[in-house]
Amino acid sequence: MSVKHAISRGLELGRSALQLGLLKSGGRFAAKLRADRLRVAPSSRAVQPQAFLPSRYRYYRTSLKGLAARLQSAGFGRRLGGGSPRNRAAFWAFGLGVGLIEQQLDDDRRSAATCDEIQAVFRKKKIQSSFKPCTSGYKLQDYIIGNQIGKGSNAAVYEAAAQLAPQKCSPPQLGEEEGETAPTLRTFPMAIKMMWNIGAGSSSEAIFKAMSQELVPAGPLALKREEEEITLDGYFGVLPKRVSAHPNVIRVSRAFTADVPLLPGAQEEYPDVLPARLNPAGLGNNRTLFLVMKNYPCTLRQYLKVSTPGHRQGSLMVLQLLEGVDHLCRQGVAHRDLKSDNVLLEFDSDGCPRLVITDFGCCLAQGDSDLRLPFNSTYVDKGGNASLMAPEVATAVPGRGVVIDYSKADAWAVGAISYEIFGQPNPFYRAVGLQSESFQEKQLPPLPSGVPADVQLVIRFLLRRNPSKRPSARVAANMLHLSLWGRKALVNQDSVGMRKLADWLLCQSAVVLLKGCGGPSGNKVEAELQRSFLSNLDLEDLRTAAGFLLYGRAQRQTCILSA
Ligand SMILES: Nc1ncnc2c1ncn2[C@@H]1O[C@H](COP(=O)(O)OP(=O)(O)OP(=O)(O)O)[C@@H](O)[C@H]1O
Repeated sequence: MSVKHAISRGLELGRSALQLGLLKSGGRFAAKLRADRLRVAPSSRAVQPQAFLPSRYRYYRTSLKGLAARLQSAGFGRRLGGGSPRNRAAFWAFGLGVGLIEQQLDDDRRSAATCDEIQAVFRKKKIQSSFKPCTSGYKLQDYIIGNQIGKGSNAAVYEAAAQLAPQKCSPPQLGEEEGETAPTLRTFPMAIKMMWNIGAGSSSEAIFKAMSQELVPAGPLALKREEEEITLDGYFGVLPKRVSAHPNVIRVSRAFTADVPLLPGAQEEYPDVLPARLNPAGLGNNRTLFLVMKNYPCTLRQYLKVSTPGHRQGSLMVLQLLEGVDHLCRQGVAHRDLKSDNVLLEFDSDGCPRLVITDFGCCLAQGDSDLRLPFNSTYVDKGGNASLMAPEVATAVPGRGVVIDYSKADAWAVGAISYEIFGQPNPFYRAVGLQSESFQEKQLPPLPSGVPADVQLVIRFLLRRNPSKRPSARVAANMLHLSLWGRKALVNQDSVGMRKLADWLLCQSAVVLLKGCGGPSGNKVEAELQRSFLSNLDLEDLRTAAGFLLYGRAQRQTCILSA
């Protein structure tokens, strides 16, 4: 369906739904939609628009009003008004200018209020996962463990299912609406990650402390109450925070410590990390941390080895990574080890890949949510994955007062991974050989010509060396949202008119809400992305995204004309 069609259909549906009173959760929102379209005053229950006016504009407005008043009281107007036609025109133009700015401010205020109301509506809607963890599952004996499904440098991952105790712990099911599920995933819907414990000690406290970053994506019921208390009491201030659920971030449903068992392939594949009890030459501790998650069919890297997504699908995949990164940033977490092996993948009912960021072992998650890390010695860990380290991280030299700002580092890595998504070698891996600390932006290889121009633009911007010229994950995601679904809102604009954008947002919200009423389709990747966008709306971020797009398009136009 074209955007135009979608919008007009959305409006049409919105109108009938409003009449029928179908938009339950959007009661107030519906009134707002109507009020805004008909330009009537919003309901008295609505939050005072003044509260939404950004401080910058409040300042301009006050200054302009003050200036006008001062000019008037000084008799400037009378003198000008009574003077030459040229002066009269100048004064008239000044008044018009103030009027126009007032109108612009009014538009902005209305748009900000619209954003806020839309955000409130979509924030209320909880993420519904089709993965239902069992109600117990805090012991290794609660699980049947199958084959190994993966291995990294810190852990081995096995497929798993709940031991049968149907009334208490029925095996988690994938929702019927999900795409075709492979038989092995039906038998083993869970994955258990067994960390390798060398040197952390064997007490639960010590293990939780040493491997605390792995708990960042753990859900609220992941730890048994006593262990939750250990993590809070024993290491308050040391243990990192936990992030809330998001469709593009892995959810750890259980985390517990247990004695290391002898699992399939252990003696052959990782004998050195086994405890002496299982291998006399092994260096591992007797106990370790286990993390229970949903079992995903493959990693992004595995998927890309066998298929190249189409351009639209590829754009949706990049967008999902940006949404996941933005969610982490907002909660004060930098992943620091983003690569295609650390992204898991499944399919929605349309066959569209859903991406999930996993493996938080290297993340930065400081108690105060600060994404800046003091870098005063070489002992400070900069994070994993040197090839995909953002330039500002890779080039940092330790010293007094040096701080590494990670707030846009993951976004840079998404830019690099995007090449893989569009069927190209990652420019920062050996085959191409660029180094993140020394590359020049003009050395970046071109993306395939079929990749939409706006998407190419986003990737270029993400890979900017200078983080202050690089969009944040949120702004880059907004650029893709605008490009995928809001093209009309930006057409023929040389400046970013908010009214058009606000109208588009209202249409988009109506469409998404109505789609959500339609049942299973609500779990599709596109719908999730749109909900994520609407629940994180911020006027300034949106304006910046539109600005980046328009700037990039203008640059492109200039290049074409001068070629
Ligand atoms: N939930 C899961 N479902 C399916 N496969 C998984 C899951 N979690 C991990 N894997 C597989 O196991 C591999 C290793 O997992 P993971 O990256 O978490 O281990 P790690 O030792 O922490 O890795 P690294 O070497 O990056 O530190 C992954 O690359 C993937 O192939």
